[in-house]
Amino acid sequence: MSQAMSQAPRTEVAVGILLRPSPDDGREQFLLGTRPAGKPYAGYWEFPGGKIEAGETVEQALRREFQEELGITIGAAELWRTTEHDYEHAQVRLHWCKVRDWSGQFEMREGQQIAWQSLPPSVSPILPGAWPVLDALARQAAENT
Ligand SMILES: Nc1nc2c([nH]c(=O)n2[C@H]2C[C@H](O)[C@@H](COP(=O)(O)OP(=O)(O)OP(=O)(O)O)O2)c(=O)[nH]1
Repeated sequence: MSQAMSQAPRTEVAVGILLRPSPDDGREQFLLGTRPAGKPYAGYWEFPGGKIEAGETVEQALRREFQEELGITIGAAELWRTTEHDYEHAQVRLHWCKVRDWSGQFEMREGQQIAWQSLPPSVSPILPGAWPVLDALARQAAENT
């Protein structure tokens, strides 16, 4: 069977768009981090998140991933949209949530770098599966101005 016809289930992923007002001009900023060494696309910038484990909701997975990767405890996570992306290593379905409340201090527990970004992002390269949502954020920002 060709790969395109295979019925392998998609990997479900919870991704967080952590939002804060910029300390400089109040414009909305979002957090990106680098993918740790040893993973596919190591060093690429991505939104924090990871695979949803059996029995978890998107919000539970996100809360666990933020704790594991960044040491912060998130408040409400609002599901914003869902996208799909096909990589050589996996076919993923990404559940994107906006998060505006959290507590705790950032600790880069996987040795990753983090950066608060505004549009267009200044870091690169960015994981291909994150591009559609950056476009969507840019469209939304344009509508709100
Ligand atoms: N976290 C995150 N993952 C993304 C983004 N865009 C995108 O295509 N992905 C993909 C890359 C991976 O195939 C998948 C996330 O899986 P992962 O391997 O990083 O997750 P994980 O931390 O649970 O990994 P693992 O160590 O348990 O295997 O989603 C994004 O912006 N953020």
